Amino acid sequence: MCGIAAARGADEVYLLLESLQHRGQESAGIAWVEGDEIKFVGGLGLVKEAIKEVTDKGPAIGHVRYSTSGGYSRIQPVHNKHYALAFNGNIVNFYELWNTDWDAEALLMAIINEITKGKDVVSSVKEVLRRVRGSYSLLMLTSKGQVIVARDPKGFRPLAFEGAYVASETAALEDLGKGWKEVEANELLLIEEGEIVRKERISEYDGKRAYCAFEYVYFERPESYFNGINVHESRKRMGMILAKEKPADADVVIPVPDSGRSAAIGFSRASGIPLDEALVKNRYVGRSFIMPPGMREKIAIKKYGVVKEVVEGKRVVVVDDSIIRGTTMKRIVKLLRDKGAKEVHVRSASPKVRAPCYMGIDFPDPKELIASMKTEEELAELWGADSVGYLSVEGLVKAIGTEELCLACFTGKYPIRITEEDKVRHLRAHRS
Ligand SMILES: O=P(O)(O)OC[C@H]1O[C@H](OP(=O)(O)OP(=O)(O)O)[C@H](O)[C@@H]1O
Ligand SMILES: NC(=O)CC[C@H](N)C(=O)O
Ligand code: SF4
Ligand SMILES: [Mg+2]
Repeated sequence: MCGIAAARGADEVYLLLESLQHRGQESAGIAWVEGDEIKFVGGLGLVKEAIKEVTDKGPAIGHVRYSTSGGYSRIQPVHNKHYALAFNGNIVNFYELWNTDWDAEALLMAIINEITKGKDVVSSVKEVLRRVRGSYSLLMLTSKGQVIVARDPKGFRPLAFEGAYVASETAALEDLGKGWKEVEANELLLIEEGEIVRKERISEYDGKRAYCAFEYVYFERPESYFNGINVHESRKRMGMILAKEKPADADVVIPVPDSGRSAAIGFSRASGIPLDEALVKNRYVGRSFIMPPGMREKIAIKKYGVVKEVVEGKRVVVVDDSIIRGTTMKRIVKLLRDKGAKEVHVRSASPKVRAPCYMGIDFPDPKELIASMKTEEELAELWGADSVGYLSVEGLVKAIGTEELCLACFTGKYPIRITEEDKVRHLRAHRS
């Protein structure tokens, strides 16, 4: 998914990146202006592992990465001496922009190519963004100290700002003691010397937006607002509607921490079944969904412990925000059974994830999506659960409270054109 941030100093970007860590754990980097050059620090791993030392020099932009293109070991901001770019999203036609296997590099190189033809930076950015199919919330820094902020015309990914401070999520700006306003879809801002000096539309398109529904379901921090809607409240509504659509006769509702908590509260409220915490997530493991393959399975084993007293002899409803590959839920049902749960009813507060995402989330291959292959009954059998139930797509839309959503991973209907070549290239670039 990735988190991006801009601030007047690299030290403040560091703080913003720590607040956005949940959006990307593979690598982190910061680029800033020193003299008349761009400087960079970054590495693999979490922010604290990747960036050992940072001063207050700026202006600066930064990035925490969860890759969808270009493999796992790349680091953003991608940069040269005079330009740096940090972006969240995925460009499906990156190969039409530049000869590379990484969409972030394709964007930067195509923009620099326009600049070398004699255009100014803002026009060059706009020119390239108009050719792009995909999603982006991006920041570009120049060695002259300008910061360009842009959010794609459909608004897939979040982005908020106050003055020269920009972050993927509103909660990160609040952590820094800032207020915020969301960057609008199709909006470009130019920041110079800490002030917004230009505000423009990027493309002619000003139609229906396609805000990523999965930002509400899983990605964002509960305190954040996405398109004016609070994430925690939307998840609670998902849980409430789920309780009506897929009720269960049970004694206790158990949340799957962390991101299943809000929906479990909603499920408990709407069903009248008491909520209790039985699953204890190891606070040092991080988010397993955004880890590279291989690590997810290892992590699943040590991710949760169970409070026996809460589940022994009980009929349990276990509520998670989403089930993607099923690694987490398989493990949880086993743990609950081992601790003596009498019945286990699995509920997902989002619909079945069946189709790959080409707009910035790593569900590349339908064969990895467990719901694309199995019915609820087959899943119950596979996991040893008594029942399995998912929220409907209509229920999700109602819970979020807007129709201007991308729902493609649930429905297979994409809000942008995706060609067969895009699909092949995406898969290849992702695994490179
Ligand atoms: O079906 P799977 O492929 O196992 O993926 C789904 C799980 O992964 C996510 O949790 P994660 O641990 O990433 O983060 P969280 O602590 O924010 O819930 C999500 O909330 C589900 O629990
Ligand atoms: N999840 C994202 O936003 C990824 C950004 C970009 N596609 C990359 O892989 O570097
Ligand atoms: S396909 Fe799913 S994850 Fe991707 S942008 Fe659309 S709603 Fe978000
Ligand atoms: Mg989870």
